[in-house]
Amino acid sequence: MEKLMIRGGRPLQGTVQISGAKNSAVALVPAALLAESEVVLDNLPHLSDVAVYSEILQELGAVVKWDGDVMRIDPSDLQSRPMPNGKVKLLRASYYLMGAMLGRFGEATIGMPGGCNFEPRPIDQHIKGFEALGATVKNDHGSIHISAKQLRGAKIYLDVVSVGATINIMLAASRAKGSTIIENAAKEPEIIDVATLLNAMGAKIKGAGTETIRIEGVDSLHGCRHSIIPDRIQAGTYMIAAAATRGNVLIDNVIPKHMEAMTAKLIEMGVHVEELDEAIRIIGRPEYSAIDVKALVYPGFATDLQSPMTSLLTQANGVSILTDYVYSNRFKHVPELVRMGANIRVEGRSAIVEGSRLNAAAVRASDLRAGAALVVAGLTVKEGVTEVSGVEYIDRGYDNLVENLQLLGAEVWREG
Ligand SMILES: CC(=O)N[C@H]1[C@@H](OP(=O)(O)OP(=O)(O)OC[C@H]2O[C@@H](n3ccc(=O)[nH]c3=O)[C@H](O)[C@@H]2O)O[C@H](CO)[C@@H](O)[C@@H]1O
Ligand SMILES: C=C(OP(=O)(O)O)C(=O)O
Repeated sequence: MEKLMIRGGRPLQGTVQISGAKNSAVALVPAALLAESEVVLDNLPHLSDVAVYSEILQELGAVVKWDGDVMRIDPSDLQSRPMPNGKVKLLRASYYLMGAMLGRFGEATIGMPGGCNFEPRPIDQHIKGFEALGATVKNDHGSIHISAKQLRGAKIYLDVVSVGATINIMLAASRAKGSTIIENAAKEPEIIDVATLLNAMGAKIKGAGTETIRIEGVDSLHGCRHSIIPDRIQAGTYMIAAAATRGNVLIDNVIPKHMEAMTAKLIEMGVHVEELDEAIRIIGRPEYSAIDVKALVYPGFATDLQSPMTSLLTQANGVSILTDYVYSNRFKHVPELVRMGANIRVEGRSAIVEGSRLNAAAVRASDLRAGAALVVAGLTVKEGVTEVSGVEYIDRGYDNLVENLQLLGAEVWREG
């Protein structure tokens, strides 16, 4: 199995370009299936999740051409086929095929999604939304069959603020008869990105990015061209890595507004942060203060940055507390960081981190952001080589990670 090898201890220096957002891309690609002509997506990241999606779309009869960071999807000859297993198990966001196929064909049969299962991740709010739109949902040995003679607009209150459920309901409701209102909707920038694409395809969606989204169903959707927003989680990870190595890095192609919670926390611990129009410069300092971080839904501090932030806080003086209010047990990186000499204990939904010096070790990423945490930790180690296995998880979310880190002066390579 492939490993990432890291000889740390060098401050990262230079400029890193942030690619398009994974969590937008994995929703925009299936959203394109609702169109009856070609959709062109620009600024698409090179990630294993996107590659798997492209294969799934072709199995369904769409014509997909992927050249550089542009993907052309022509779903004119798309067919409604069951997808009980196989590739849908490889990524979490395959659940968007439910909303997209339901909107396009009035039916979808699909296995439960895979991806990073750091804790049980239910989809009851997605199902509740489809049922509210008039669909019948049956679970047949782990495969979900959803069908509706006619989707009808409805008022849906989400019991839990869910990114996936908000987008899935938008996808299906775009083709329902009448109006849908989603209350207590998630407000992440990726939701606005999906609504922007759907509106360019002819949908009528208002309020994306607020807690109330209104969707007026339309009879058909057409092709268009759309550029994906920058990946705020990737950007945040490089901000953290730059600070952790006491480097000086320009993180380019970001929307600084999306980074506000991250920026505020870095400033609070003593990192020098400069916000530019579409870039952020991070200048590390020799000493950092311990801080408390609460991971929340957007615009709060992103849960996807909680694990790499844990690694950074091992470099601060004193005791920091990170509490994750989105996932109750997203701490699989902690035992691995402890193997590297970190002093961290988990109490309920909090990690309590005491500043300490990390050592090189062989560690395993059990999910995407746990992997990012281990890479950040490895970059801070002053002697020896840190070996990170579970690279397949890291490749789900970081476009060109090794090349980018090498350009910033890190000694990082793949082996095996
Ligand atoms: C592909 C994608 O965009 N993934 C992101 C998306 O995941 P995803 O969309 O799966 O996450 P959600 O926003 O749905 O989950 C938020 C919380 O709600 C709970 N929940 C969710 C749905 C549901 O039907 N029932 C329920 O109880 C989850 O267990 C979790 O505790 O948002 C998460 C939270 O920002 C991020 O960590 C993921 O990177
Ligand atoms: C949890 C994540 O992704 P997914 O929902 O695709 O598993 C993530 O990006 O950190």
